[in-house]
Amino acid sequence: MIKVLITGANGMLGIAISKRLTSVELFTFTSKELDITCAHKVQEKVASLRPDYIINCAAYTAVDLAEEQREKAFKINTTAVEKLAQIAAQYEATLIHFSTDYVFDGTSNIPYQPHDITNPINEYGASKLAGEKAIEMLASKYYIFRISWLYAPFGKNFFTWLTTTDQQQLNIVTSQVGSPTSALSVANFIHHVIKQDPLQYGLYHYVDQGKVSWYEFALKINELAELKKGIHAVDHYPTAAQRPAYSVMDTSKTEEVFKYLLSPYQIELEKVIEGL
Ligand SMILES: NC(=O)C1=CN([C@@H]2O[C@H](COP(=O)(O)OP(=O)(O)OC[C@H]3O[C@@H](n4cnc5c(N)ncnc54)[C@H](OP(=O)(O)O)[C@@H]3O)[C@@H](O)[C@H]2O)C=CC1
Ligand SMILES: Cc1cn([C@H]2C[C@H](O)[C@@H](COP(=O)(O)OP(=O)(O)O[C@H]3O[C@@H](C)C(=O)[C@@H](O)[C@H]3O)O2)c(=O)[nH]c1=O
Repeated sequence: MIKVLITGANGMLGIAISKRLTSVELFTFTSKELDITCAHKVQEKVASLRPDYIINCAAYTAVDLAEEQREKAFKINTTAVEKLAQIAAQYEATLIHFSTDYVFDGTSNIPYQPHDITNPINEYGASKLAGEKAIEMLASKYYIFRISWLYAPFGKNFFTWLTTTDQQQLNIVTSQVGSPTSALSVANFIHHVIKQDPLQYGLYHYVDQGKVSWYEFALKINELAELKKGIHAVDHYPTAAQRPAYSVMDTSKTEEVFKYLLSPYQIELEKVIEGL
């Protein structure tokens, strides 16, 4: 049976993937059980369990806080990932890692390709980009999937915030456009990757299909979840970190290589709401 080790198993994506993977021997570790910044602990686990795949769901994801906690963000998203890549290579495990649309500066107006020039405009994006580069340099068998605007019915994300806040009137930005992506959709895809691994290692984009502003996404959630909130469009919402104005990513390489049809974001959102 295929052996899979998951780090950051208590995060939004960690939970979704751990639940979805079936017919594999699964070893899941929360941040408390395995801190990825402790390289010797990671090495010990990998040496004893000898996983075929290491799925790294551990990350520093607080975009605004990263502006003041730069060092911490880089320690988790870059330095620890660098070690993980070395350990994966040493024990011949395939490393599956996730990156972000925030590696782009958002000045494009057509979907970004995986090979397009990156230029992060916040510290979180910079730390994730440096993590990508470390993997590309050090790992031999790896998949990096850039995903975006991740949400799930659990965890801290835009969807759970909107569906649980007591505020009835919300001002939401129109000035950022991207592709909201369900963590459950990513988990289904990762299951597919592991079951039918094409062995074509590299950098890919995985997002649910479609492009919306946060405002349009909020309207859609409001409608489908029947929240009956007042959602108001604003040009600007003050935040510590700058965010790309446009971060839609092209997924055709992923669909081709993995022979996988990606679905529209509205369909994935409906599934999440039905499951509530
Ligand atoms: N959320 C999003 O919108 C997007 C996320 N991504 C990427 O997807 C991946 C998963 O993100 P997501 O699930 O949303 O993130 P979460 O913040 O929900 O989960 C991250 C997990 O990592 C854990 N963690 C943090 N530091 C360490 C550490 N040193 N050792 C081990 N575990 C640690 C956290 O534990 P604890 O809570 O205890 O700190 C948490 O459980 C990340 O690589 C992220 O960059 C990409 C695009 C969009
Ligand atoms: C709370 C709030 C936020 N906003 C804006 C702020 C921001 O521009 C936008 C989204 O805010 P959030 O903080 O939810 O999302 P953010 O943390 O920017 O989400 C990002 O997380 C990281 C981890 C990623 O990798 C990205 O792909 C992306 O998903 O919504 C409003 O317009 N109105 C509001 O009331």
